[in-house]
Amino acid sequence: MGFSPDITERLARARADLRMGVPVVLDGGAVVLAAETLDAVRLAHLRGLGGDPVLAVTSWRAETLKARAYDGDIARITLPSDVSLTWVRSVADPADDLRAPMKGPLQTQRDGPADLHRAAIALTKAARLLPAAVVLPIDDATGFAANHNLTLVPADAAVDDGLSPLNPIISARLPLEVSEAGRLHIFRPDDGAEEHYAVEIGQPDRSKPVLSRLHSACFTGDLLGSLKCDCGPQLRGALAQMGAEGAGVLLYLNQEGRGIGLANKMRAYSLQDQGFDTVEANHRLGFEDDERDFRIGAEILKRMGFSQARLLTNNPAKVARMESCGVHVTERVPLKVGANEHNHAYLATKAAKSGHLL
Ligand SMILES: Nc1nc2c(ncn2[C@@H]2O[C@H](COP(=O)(O)OP(=O)(O)OP(=O)(O)O)[C@@H](O)[C@H]2O)c(=O)[nH]1
Ligand SMILES: [Zn+2]
Repeated sequence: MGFSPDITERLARARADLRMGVPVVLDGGAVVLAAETLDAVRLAHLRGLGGDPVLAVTSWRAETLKARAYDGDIARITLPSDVSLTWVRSVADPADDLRAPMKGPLQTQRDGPADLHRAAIALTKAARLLPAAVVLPIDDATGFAANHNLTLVPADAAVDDGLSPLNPIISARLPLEVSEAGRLHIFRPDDGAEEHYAVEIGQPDRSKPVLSRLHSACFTGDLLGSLKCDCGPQLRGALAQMGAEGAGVLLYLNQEGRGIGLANKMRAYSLQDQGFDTVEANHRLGFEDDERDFRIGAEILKRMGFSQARLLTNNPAKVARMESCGVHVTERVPLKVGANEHNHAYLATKAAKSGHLL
């Protein structure tokens, strides 16, 4: 191999390519373009290649579009022969669903395997783009990638659900308002994805359950003081409790928007302005209601030497995921701060649909 990128590194390249609008090639025999970043020049080129391209979307998006999802979790929508960029965008992006509801009837494919399409959607999600991809089957994937200087990735690696190893990079003293004995640790995954942080307060005893919080990044709540959610007060409340007890670990996981990225979260907010709740908005975009990977939090805690936690959360799913990843949660410590008139419906929806405890 020498200097050549391995599969994990090629996948990281593929995500970056899709974000820029550059196609990628799946070695099972398909060229993939993210619907969100597709441009007119590449769409024209794709049409010139002939063949039978489809727009792959998730079954959530298909449901909103009233398109049949024959492949279970995804649907393969046939591209019209005169397909335009506007058509691709409007099928992939729910922004104008209410203003321009008549997209259909949409034809979906039911014959043949959908593995490559599933891999294409996984790549767009991992790239934090809208989960929709134009997929064109091709015969000679290796030759096609070489001719066009495109990144070639194995389709099965794109859907592989393994957790990338997280490497501790550096930690340094960080005196905080809540405690002068603060320390910030940086963890970097092998797969080129986002780094995650651990804020250690005091010197927690590794042989006892540590007061901890798995906090998912929320730029709007944590930094801007948004009233649409309760993240900012939860972040500060958790740190304050750790400061008061003199010990704790807050994991700051860069899984913005429950794992869909900030741009998609803002798309969800725009849909919420149209009357959809937080769960419905995710679904209309084509996402699950929660796309986070809590194994990351468990892994970091274990790497830091902890096997038991007192977890600050109102979300029983977090407790269950920690347990299944080998961190014993001896106590769930409620974190009820930050309710206001703007986030009342948001918190009620999380309780009614996502199992949060009020
Ligand atoms: N997709 C989406 N994400 C949101 C929305 N509002 C907040 N978020 C994100 O939701 C996440 C909130 O994470 P947490 O507070 O750690 O988790 P939680 O599931 O609410 O559980 P708790 O531990 O009880 O707070 C953050 O990543 C926010 O960016 C929304 O309306 N849509
Ligand atoms: Zn928030």
